[in-house]
Amino acid sequence: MDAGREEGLPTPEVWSSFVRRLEERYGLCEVPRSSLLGSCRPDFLSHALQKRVAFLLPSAVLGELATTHPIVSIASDGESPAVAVPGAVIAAYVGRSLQGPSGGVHGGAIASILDASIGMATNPRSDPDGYVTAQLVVNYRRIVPLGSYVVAIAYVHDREPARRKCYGMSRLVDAGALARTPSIGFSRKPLEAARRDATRERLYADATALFVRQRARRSVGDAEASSQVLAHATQKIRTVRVWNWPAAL
Ligand SMILES: CCCCCCCC(=O)SCCNC(=O)CCNC(=O)[C@H](O)C(C)(C)COP(=O)(O)OP(=O)(O)OC[C@H]1O[C@@H](n2cnc3c(N)ncnc32)[C@H](O)[C@@H]1OP(=O)(O)O
Repeated sequence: MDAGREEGLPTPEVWSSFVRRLEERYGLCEVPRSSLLGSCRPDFLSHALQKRVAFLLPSAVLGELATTHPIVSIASDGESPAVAVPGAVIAAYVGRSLQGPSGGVHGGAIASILDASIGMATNPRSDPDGYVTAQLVVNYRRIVPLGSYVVAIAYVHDREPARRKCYGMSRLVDAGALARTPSIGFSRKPLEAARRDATRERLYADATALFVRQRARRSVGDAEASSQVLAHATQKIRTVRVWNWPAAL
C-alpha cells in the first residue's frame, strides 16, 4: 500500500471502472480533481475527499472550455441533441477520514458535497461574480457507510434573475452498485427520473438550497487569478463528453 494511502481506498482501476459506469449512465465526463473546481476550492471538500474525487461538470462549462481550449474535445452520444441542463454531478469516494460521530460519514462532509453540487449547477462556470450559498437545508436519510461511493445529482429548479436568486436541489445516492457491476443494464434517463430514482438508488441525503448572486463584483485581481486557474485546469483535461440528459428543465 502506498505511503499515506488511506486503508480501503479504491484502487485506481476500481475508481476508473466506477467513473466509466457513471459516464455510461449519465453521459458525463470526468475532470481531474485538481482541475477547475478543485483548484477553486482548496477547502474541506477538496482535501477531505482524498484522491478519488471526480468532478463532473455541466455542459455549459465544458462547452466554454472546448471553445477556448482545443485540448478539450466534446462528443455527443448521437442519440439526443446536446442540452445544457442546468445540473451537475459529483462522484466521490468517502473514506475513513470522514468518519463522524454516527460511525458513518460525517454530516458536514455530506453537506459539503451536496452544497458543491448545487453550486456547480447554479454557476454556469466558475464565475468570480457568481452565486454563493445563502441557505442550505440537508435531510439526512440514511447513515453513509465509510468506504462508500456516492453520487450527488444536482439541478436548478428555479431562477429569479431580477432578485438574484437561484434555487437548486441535490440528491446524494449510493453508487456502490455502479462501482461493482461490470456492466449496467439501464439506459440514460430523463432528469425527472434521475430526481426520484428511489427504487434503484439508495438515497442517503438530499438538500435544497438558495443561491444568491453576489451584489458586488470581484476585483480585477481576482478575475485574473480565476483565469489562471482555468488555464491551469484545462491543461489537465484530457477527454470530455457532453453531458446531455435528454430533458431540459
Ligand atoms: C463552480 C463552483 C461552485 C461552488 C459553490 C460554492 C458554494 C459555497 O460554498 S459559497 C460559501 C458559503 N456562502 C457564503 O459565504 C455566502 C455568505 N453570504 C453572503 O455573501 C450574502 O449574505 C449573500 C450574497 C448570500 C446575500 O447578501 P445580499 O447581497 O446583501 O443579499 P440581499 O440583497 O439582502 O438579498 C437578496 C435576496 O436573497 C434573499 N436572501 C439572502 N440571504 C438569504 C438567506 N440566508 N435565506 C433566505 N433568503 C435570503 C433576500 O431575502 C433577498 O430576497 P428578495 O429579493 O426576494 O427580497
